[in-house]
Amino acid sequence: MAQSKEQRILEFVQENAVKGDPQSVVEHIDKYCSQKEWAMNVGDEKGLILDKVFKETNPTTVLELGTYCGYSAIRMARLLKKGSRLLTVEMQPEHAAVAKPMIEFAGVQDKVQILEGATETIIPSLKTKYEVDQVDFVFIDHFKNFYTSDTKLLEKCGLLKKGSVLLADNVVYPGAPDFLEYVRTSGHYDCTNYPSHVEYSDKLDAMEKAVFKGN
Ligand SMILES: O=C(NCCCCCn1ccnc1)c1cc(-c2ccc(F)cc2)cc(O)c1O
Ligand SMILES: [Mg+2]
Repeated sequence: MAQSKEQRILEFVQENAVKGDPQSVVEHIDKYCSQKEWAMNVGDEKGLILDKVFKETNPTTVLELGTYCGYSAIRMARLLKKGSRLLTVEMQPEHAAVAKPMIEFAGVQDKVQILEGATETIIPSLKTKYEVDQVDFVFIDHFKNFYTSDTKLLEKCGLLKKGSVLLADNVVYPGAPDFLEYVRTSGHYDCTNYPSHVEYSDKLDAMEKAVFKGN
């Protein structure tokens, strides 16, 4: 079986980054994906926005929709306070198969749990199967046409509390227009737009923060 791009990224990290050092893993993924092969990690520019919003929130329970190679999970886990946890959902087995060793190499496996499957089936099981009460921070970075339905599902399942922060990647490119429309007009969120660029590119993109105002 020929090696995938995602497997090449993992190999580059394992051979060049410092084992157990999440910052080193993040830097080496960015180095490979900016110099060798583009890949859809949130990247260094939008990653700084993620860091800033994450630190402001200081979350205890974090949910990520869309793991890919584990870049943003590792980026967030490196900032997680003791006793906190991050659950990340990945639908594509070949991506989860790379993210798992990537997260282990970074040494954050005790804080991060990869849930394999579709968000629409996993979200309703978070309270019962994964002992989640509510989530403080949700990083949304999966199929762009699922952002809105999964946001509504999080509300319906009672997983959001007053002050829960949603941060969505790619609201300009590839784009999530219906998500922007929903969070900005529903009356349930206070929204902030963070203009940026597509990872490792000069194409315009943005992230949107939506703070839940409570039911
Ligand atoms: O499609 C993206 N992400 C979803 C991947 C599949 C998620 C699977 N999954 C996980 C859980 N449930 C479903 C994405 C794409 C681009 C991009 C940018 C420019 C370009 F020319 C082409 C593409 C940039 C991103 O930052 C992205 O995030
Ligand atoms: Mg993205």
